[in-house]
Amino acid sequence: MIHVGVLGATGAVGQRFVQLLANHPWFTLSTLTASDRSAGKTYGSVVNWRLDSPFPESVRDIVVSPTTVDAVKDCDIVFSALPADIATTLESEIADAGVGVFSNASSHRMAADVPLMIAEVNPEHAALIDLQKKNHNRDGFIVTNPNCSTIMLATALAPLMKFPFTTINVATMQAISGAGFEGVPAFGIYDNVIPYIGSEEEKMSREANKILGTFDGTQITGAPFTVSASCNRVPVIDGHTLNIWIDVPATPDEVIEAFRTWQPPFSGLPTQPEKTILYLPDENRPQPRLDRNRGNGMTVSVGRVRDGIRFVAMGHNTIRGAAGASVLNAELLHTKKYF
Ligand SMILES: NC(=O)C1=CN([C@@H]2O[C@H](COP(=O)(O)OP(=O)(O)OC[C@H]3O[C@@H](n4cnc5c(N)ncnc54)[C@H](OP(=O)(O)O)[C@@H]3O)[C@@H](O)[C@H]2O)C=CC1
Ligand SMILES: N[C@@H](CC(=O)OP(=O)(O)O)C(=O)O
Repeated sequence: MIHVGVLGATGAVGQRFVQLLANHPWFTLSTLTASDRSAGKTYGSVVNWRLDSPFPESVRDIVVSPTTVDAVKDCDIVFSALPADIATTLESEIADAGVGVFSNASSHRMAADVPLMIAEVNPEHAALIDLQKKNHNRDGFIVTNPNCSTIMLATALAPLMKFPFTTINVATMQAISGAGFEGVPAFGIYDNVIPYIGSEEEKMSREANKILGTFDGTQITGAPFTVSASCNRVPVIDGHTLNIWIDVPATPDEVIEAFRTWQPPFSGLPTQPEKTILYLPDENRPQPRLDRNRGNGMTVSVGRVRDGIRFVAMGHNTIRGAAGASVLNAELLHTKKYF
């Protein structure tokens, strides 16, 4: 039995983790942590369940632990949905204590010995764990998820890496759940678009370079392209939509064919969708409300491929862009015997 914990289990990403792990075939959800406001009380009594799926009864009576190393030392792995300022020190201490950490926080993403992984796109980066263990003299490890918009971008670019290109322009329309439950007040977003998301544009650029970079077994050389991003918050609950412009020497039909034929290097993991990338031919798709739950929220839908090349990519930000991607990373690393 593999015992897993969720750090920050009451938040937008934490609740997604609980939803995905409550009946997981391999992992047993045994520890839930949150802030001191919630610790010591049952999960059912403190969580304000906001997902559109029934509350999983199996977790109702779990007593929420404080977010400390001690609380998770008996877990085999933990999934972190902590604010980055808390995650920085704590995730390192947990890894030092011998526990594997699968983190959604941005704190360690760009560290040279930390995998920044999208399971289907750059699974080979997992080998950085061996280097990390040696560098830090630790038995545990940290594996990170990219930023939620970056996951959609890098996944959609994976099939196009066979074409030479140097510049990507992208404009995002990001859901309000991306800012966490308390992140965007209704008065700020209703009937509105907010053309700024702090640090998001910088993250999209540097993280995409790392994910799609070349890995020689010990270090990653960033991919040779620049990303110019423009990020916007829109009144959508879940699902980040990206308009992407990429100057590739290919026709729209060749790009569509690349999307249609691209295959991840493995299949059959519990959280893996049948299709990581789904090309939608209708001229008005993908749309967040209609397409975000494809592949149980794990599929990145692409469409509107036009001359330029211009296209649209969209995925569920708290599943494909956060908790689901992290659980899939853990499933893959379990098959590779990292824990
Ligand atoms: N939302 C998204 O789409 C994505 C989010 N992320 C990242 O995931 C992480 C979580 O984000 P999100 O779920 O949106 O955030 P939320 O604000 O919704 O949730 C934060 C969680 O952390 C807990 N927490 C807050 N302060 C502390 C503290 N001082 N000590 C311990 N626990 C604390 C909260 O517990 P309590 O309820 O008790 O306050 C809650 O469980 C962030 O690092 C974010 O950047 C990454 C990709 C996508
Ligand atoms: N900033 C993203 C979500 C997020 O938390 O990203 P990061 O983990 O990179 O801070 C959004 O608002 O949609």
